[in-house]
Amino acid sequence: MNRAEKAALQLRAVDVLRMLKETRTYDELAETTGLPAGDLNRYVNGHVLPGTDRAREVVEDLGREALAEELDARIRVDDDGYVDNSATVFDQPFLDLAAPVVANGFNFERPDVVLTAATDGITLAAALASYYGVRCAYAKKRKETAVEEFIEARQRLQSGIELTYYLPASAIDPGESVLVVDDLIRSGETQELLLDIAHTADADVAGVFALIAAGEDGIRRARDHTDAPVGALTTV
Ligand SMILES: O=P(O)(O)OC[C@H]1O[C@H](OP(=O)(O)OP(=O)(O)O)[C@H](O)[C@@H]1O
Ligand SMILES: Nc1ncnc2[nH]cnc12
Repeated sequence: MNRAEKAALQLRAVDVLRMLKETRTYDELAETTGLPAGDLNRYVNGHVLPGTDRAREVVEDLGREALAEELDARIRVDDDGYVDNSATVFDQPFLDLAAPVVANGFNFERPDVVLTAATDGITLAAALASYYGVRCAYAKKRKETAVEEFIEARQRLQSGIELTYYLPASAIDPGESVLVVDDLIRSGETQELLLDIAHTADADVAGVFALIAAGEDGIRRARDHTDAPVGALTTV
């Protein structure tokens, strides 16, 4: 790890600790993290940065668990198992905080493009793209005007309805690496279409990530279609 990467990791750890501190006293934060309350106070106030090992623990392990808890508190599941996650996908600062935890906690290689499907995946994809400093692209269910060339992926859903997603062909170059993300994965049909698009673009897949898995089917289906890491922050 070079100096800049080390500093970035340390600052990310401070961000995670500040997020946790919002709803905790220092004693409670000490209990959650296993770190001394005095050290935590200095980190949160920005007087001292946590060392690399502590920072990694906070970002990768603790951060992931804390974010999953925060996510669970924000989502509502109705009687039919459908998820209302507006409180998450409308909260860009929360997603910005989630991005480094996701990037470090799921072993994704840094991609060239973060790809999602309109609409609800867009804010998460933007947060991750911004974290990596790479492009964000989203496929849509209709062709955008004035774009001449598209990559398209079509599938007949279990319901019998045909679903097509279109991505401007210029969004991904051959040989680039693509991280497929979405707010939610259930059947995995959407992710499969996005993986098809990456395949048609001759791109490599860096991974598949969803904030929420509604059941295990979608994750399994994505794993059947790529050897790259596949994961979700929480399962309902
Ligand atoms: O794993 P699947 O069964 O494919 O379901 C997951 C997809 O469903 C939702 O999008 P939706 O199609 O409702 O479009 P929206 O984002 O515009 O609401 C969600 O944002 C995912 O993209
Ligand atoms: N909000 C949602 N909850 C569960 N499954 C879904 N599939 C598509 N949207 C969904």
